[in-house]
Amino acid sequence: MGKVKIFDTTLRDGEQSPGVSLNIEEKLEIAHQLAKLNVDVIEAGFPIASDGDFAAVRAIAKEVEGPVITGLARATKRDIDRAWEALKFSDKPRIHTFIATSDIHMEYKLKKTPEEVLESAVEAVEYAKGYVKDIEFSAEDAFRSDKDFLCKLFTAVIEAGATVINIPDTVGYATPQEFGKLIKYIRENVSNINEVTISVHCHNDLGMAVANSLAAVENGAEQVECAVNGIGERAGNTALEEVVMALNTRQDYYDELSDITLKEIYKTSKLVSSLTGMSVQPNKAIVGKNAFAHEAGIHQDGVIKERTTYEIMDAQIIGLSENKIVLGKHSGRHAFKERLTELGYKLEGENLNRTFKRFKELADKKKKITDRDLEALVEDEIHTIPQAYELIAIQVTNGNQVFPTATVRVKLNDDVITESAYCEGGPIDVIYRTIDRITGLDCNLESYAIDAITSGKDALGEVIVKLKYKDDLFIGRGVSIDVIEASAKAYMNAVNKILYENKELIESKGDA
Ligand SMILES: CC(=O)SCCNC(=O)CCNC(=O)[C@H](O)C(C)(C)COP(=O)(O)OP(=O)(O)OC[C@H]1O[C@@H](n2cnc3c(N)ncnc32)[C@H](O)[C@@H]1OP(=O)(O)O
Ligand SMILES: CC(C)C(=O)C(=O)O
Repeated sequence: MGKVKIFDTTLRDGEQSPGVSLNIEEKLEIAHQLAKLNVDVIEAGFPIASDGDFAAVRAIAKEVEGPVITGLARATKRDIDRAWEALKFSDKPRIHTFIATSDIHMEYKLKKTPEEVLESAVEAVEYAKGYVKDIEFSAEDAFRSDKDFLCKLFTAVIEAGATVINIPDTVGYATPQEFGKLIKYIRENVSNINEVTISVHCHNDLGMAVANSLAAVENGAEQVECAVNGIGERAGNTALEEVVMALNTRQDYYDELSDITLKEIYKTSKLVSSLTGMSVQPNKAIVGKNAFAHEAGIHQDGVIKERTTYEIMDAQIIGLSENKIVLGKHSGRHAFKERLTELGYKLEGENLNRTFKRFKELADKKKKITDRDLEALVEDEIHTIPQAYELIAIQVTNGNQVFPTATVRVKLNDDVITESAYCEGGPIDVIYRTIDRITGLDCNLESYAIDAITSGKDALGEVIVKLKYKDDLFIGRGVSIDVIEASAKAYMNAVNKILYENKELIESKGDA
């Protein structure tokens, strides 16, 4: 059985998804989870892109052990210097440098001849090699590049010291057969190819990123670049969970496996979705909420008689589990903690007490507490940044003949209690305007999304909002059985993130 290396680019290409912006703490949390998932490589960011990205790559390089840590750099000395400054703290650093090789990119974007591009690629690899042994070189838009130029360039960068050559389908144009053929062609026409790892990086513009990556594996690719939940630029990247589970479920066909710890897949997907604010579509393969659900009677009958009649994978393999202990309003802290541990969460002290209190409140309102309810509560708890404002109470009156009115009471810095009210707008709008009136922040609601996390009339609702403050987007998440409360919590969560990133705002409030 061969081994396919999993190169995770959730924190670099994944973060290039429009509207996604992760802060250092969030990136670190995802990176730690990726290490638990046992990916081979974490692409932690693009250090030259911003001071924040640089700091996140450096923090991950310092803290996260296990996987190789890499960061992206254009084929320039400045980018490579900056990447190395961040990566040098890792015990397994890799510099990932790239340049585009298709005629269209070389002519219009780079304004360079093929000879100049080849020279820049070789110089970049040689320069990066001065810092570290492990160098990945990517030929951006490789699929639309002239095959023979590509082979000539790969031969040259391998001679210059590249250890991994990456073949991207940058714009998601390839079909599986064609992409497989390209990998075979490169294997057969790059004389020194056996000295390096062959990697692929596919985009999903035509919905074929996973199929193309697997076709590449069939033709000799040894590393697949992917992102959790398939997030990334435009229609996204190859979905990590889909490639990994295809290899696992169809070992008989591929004869290749990854080293991924499968039972961490579901949890990683939830974490990424919650921190990026990008919901997973219900019918998404592997991690969508319908992926293991059966609605049709004939299917339900089949599954009850024998699970494998309609399930090709066991949900428990990816970390989705059945309730063994039924948790409800009569459950105690031990059973609660035990169940959380089984689900892979370690909550102690104050965090445990607060979550337990919320669990009891929920159990009073909801008959059956499912694992998904628990996950929602815990995620709400562990992803909270320091709360400058704490929501104490909200009251909204609404009806088809009255103006909605909201009253909101908050506590500032564990101390001052402020209350305000507002009338006019929709029932959610009035809450948000009331909160704005209290905080005095001039921010814009860019998007609002609501979803039921669990099923039934008493389902937990999850609200995700994106607030724009100055030029930055802040994602807030709130969970409650009451969607009005979930909406208020999500907004407050985003406001607290704004204050956390702009500490001077809160200091001036404290002084006042
Ligand atoms: C396919 C991919 O996913 S590649 C990664 C894409 N990711 C990103 O772009 C996210 C991060 N990017 C950024 O923050 C910014 O674009 C930066 C900091 C990298 C550069 O910003 P700016 O200096 O303002 O340049 P801008 O982005 O407008 O243009 C890119 C420049 O890099 C050049 N360039 C692009 N790719 C490369 C490369 N691989 N090697 C060398 N130069 C390159 C372009 O030709 C252009 O040069 P020009 O200014 O001489 O015309
Ligand atoms: C830089 C490379 C790997 C890339 O992201 C792409 O080509 O899509």
